[in-house]
Amino acid sequence: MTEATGIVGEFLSLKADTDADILAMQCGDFYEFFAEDAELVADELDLKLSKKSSHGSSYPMAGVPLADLTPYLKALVERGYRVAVADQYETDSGHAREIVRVVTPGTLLETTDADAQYLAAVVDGDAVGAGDTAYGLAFADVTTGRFLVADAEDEDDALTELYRFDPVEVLPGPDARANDELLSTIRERLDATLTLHDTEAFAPKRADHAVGDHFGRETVDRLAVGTPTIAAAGAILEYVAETGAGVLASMTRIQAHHGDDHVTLDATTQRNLELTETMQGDRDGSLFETIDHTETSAGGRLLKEWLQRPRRSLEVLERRQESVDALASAALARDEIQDQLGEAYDLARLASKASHGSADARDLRSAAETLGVLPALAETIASSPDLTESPLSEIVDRPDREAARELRETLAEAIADDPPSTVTQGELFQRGYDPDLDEVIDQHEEVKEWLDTLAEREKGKYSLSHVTVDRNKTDGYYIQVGKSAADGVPDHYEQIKTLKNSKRFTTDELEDKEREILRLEEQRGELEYELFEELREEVAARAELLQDVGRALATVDALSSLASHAAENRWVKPDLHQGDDLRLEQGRHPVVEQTTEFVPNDVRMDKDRGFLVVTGPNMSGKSTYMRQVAGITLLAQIGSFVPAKEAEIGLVDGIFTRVGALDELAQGRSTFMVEMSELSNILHAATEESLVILDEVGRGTATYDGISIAWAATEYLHNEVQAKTLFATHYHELTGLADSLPRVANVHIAADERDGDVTFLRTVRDGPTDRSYGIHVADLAGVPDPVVERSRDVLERLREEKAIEAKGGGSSDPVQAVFDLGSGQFSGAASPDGGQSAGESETDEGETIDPEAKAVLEDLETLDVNTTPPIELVSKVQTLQQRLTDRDD
Ligand SMILES: Nc1ncnc2c1ncn2[C@@H]1O[C@H](COP(=O)(O)OP(=O)(O)OP(=O)(O)O)[C@@H](O)[C@H]1O
Repeated sequence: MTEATGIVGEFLSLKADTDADILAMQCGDFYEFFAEDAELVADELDLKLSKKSSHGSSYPMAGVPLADLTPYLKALVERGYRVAVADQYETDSGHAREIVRVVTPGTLLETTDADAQYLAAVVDGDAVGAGDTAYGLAFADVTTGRFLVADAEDEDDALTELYRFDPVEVLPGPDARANDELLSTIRERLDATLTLHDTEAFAPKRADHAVGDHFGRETVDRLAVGTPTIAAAGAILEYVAETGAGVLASMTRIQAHHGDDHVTLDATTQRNLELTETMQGDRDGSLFETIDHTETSAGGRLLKEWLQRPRRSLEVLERRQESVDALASAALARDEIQDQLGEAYDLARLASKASHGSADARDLRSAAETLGVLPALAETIASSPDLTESPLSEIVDRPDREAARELRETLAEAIADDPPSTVTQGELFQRGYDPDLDEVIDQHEEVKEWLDTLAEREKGKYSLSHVTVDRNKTDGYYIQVGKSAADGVPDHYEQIKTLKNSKRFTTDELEDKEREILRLEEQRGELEYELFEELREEVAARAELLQDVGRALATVDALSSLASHAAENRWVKPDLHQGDDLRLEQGRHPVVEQTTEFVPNDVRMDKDRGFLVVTGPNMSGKSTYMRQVAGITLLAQIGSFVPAKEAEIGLVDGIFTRVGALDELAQGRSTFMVEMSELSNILHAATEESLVILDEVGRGTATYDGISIAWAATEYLHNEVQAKTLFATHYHELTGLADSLPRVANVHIAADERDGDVTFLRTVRDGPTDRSYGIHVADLAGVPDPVVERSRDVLERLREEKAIEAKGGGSSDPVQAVFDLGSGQFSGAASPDGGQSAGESETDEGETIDPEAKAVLEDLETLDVNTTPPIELVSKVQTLQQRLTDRDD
């Protein structure tokens, strides 16, 4: 193919210069896409594809009108594409074009989603020769100006932070981008766009300069974060600047996020606890959706942030509790506060839009109204006896109230009551804002008035009926006279058009006025735009103030939401402390209680009872019980009330869960492999102060292996880690651990069995159980009757023998050795044909036995069941079994 020239050539050469996925290039009144980009865009956005010829070749082409680019851009970026936008400008010899912006998922400003939209950078310490900080992370939300940095100890820690912030776009640093595992986790589990930004931007010195220049040297030093973290922050600043989002000015503050201040919630746990979405990926049914009654999107974002980053400081939590408590008891004041918040607009987002230059007059009007919500809230709080003594008074006093009042007045006096959404056509300002503008407005209004009353005047003057005065694009201003009256128009009327039922005329005077009004409109539009830009810049310069007020409103909103939920659902204030004790009286699951007649349950854990083995039938509520403990602990650590009659909760430093893998198979890891790596993470990361929830560890493999692993993990958690642990299992053998491990206690979920019918009581009782009623559940689930019946037979036999046995293919006789779990004894295998072969010996009962089996039996005899550790015992038995199996082959 010959090289394209002309417009297509220009497009292709601009495209070659950008690493964006798609280029939108302005051609007059349209943004056009060519070649592959056109096909992709046509496909994604259902645009019509046409052809453009260039140098004998034909190229696919698609386009959107200039004014419509934003929604298309947004749709493409939300699908994960990075789109470069090239604008056209005049040159001496015609037109030229250049890329003015690259819009990416992490730099999209036009979002309508209330969620935070983080752009993240992750830097591997090795890449920047850092000392002890293994990974550095930075997170920026261009839509609100939030900028946070965090050190991470290792890759897992880095992933935990990434998961916490849930970024839409990630910039991996030079080394991190070679770490395939890290990248695939980011891509698949976070569903984030990966952008390989210029490695130079991550260079420590350059990054340090960029961060120091932007936020101030002292601030950066005070952050006390590692070199990789500064490298990540610098790369983000450079990237945001380079993509041309123009929002750097709204990033007024950099904050360090210290993992130590927060409860560790690893990626798996965040998912397992269904904090923001269910395991199936739905928002509905998540903990956040359940407790969120915020009035504003900023309040919703903050509440979500609290859930994803629960706190460890007793002081912080007790302050939040105080506010929630006060708001929960002051129902009327709370209603008033929520009504007032209903009027609030997203101030942090507005600050970014003002910095970017995309805020319109309506935005500024809303900003003024929202600034007015702060004093209104302060007043409500001050006049409520319950609230005035609470930390809420301090929260609304934190922003610079005087500066906020001034800005509000400036805006309220400036912007018209109901301004248009365009900023170039005037009518944005109130009278009295600017004397020059007032003069233009007066003249403009005068001519408008003249035009508005012209029809009436003409009617009276020339006794005409059916006269109207109007304007359109082709005819400009005209006098329209109904056909019947058209013959009676005066001589100076000049006809310009004949319509079916009327005629259109103009006059010299009307033409003069038309010229005048057009001139005045233009003048007014230009002057107002100029004044508006000044005002918008003034607002952008107050970004920090807007963010502060926004934060205060969001905090009151999030606290009121917690209070409403607590009041409406009979939640109580938990008694928080730094000790080990966890006591819940009549605790409930925060989400399940919404949809079910929930049976409350008690929980009691303390120093001497730190490990609960939870047994009970399938479907009885083991998982729910354990999740309830985790959910309640988590809620307590955001300062919320909890679903219980009474609660005493020792603060934890982390919550770790292992509850079953859903979506990892695609990543080439088996269910069991996932189960084990999650277990491994927990055993490494949990501490004495953590809460660990294990649901069915070891289920994904052969029973012996499963029991052995569960057994050993219990011992390790109990003896070494000493974390507060709840472990649900169907391996009833594990209930025996309570006899030898002092802190282990058994609880079970009761079920009632009568005449073959099982009723789930959902009540937790002390002590173990040994029934699973799995067959009952299989029956409920509609497994065919013959299978259910046969399972019952098999179960009966197994119970009689208290043994685990394997069945041979097609034969009903056991072909493998049988290990009696009850007695710890091993009984010999039956041979399918029952025949005796050479070398076999005969037992006392006249059965025959071959030499290898004899040797196995002898070895078995010497095995001391009482002193051999369980894992070793199981492994020895496996070896013996294997020898018997090999002998059969
Ligand atoms: N306390 C309770 N009150 C009312 N309903 C409950 C309660 N606990 C659990 N349930 C309901 O019982 C069902 C089974 O609960 P869950 O999944 O916790 O059982 P499980 O014992 O973990 O089951 P399995 O062993 O089969 O995994 C769920 O639908 C849950 O909503």
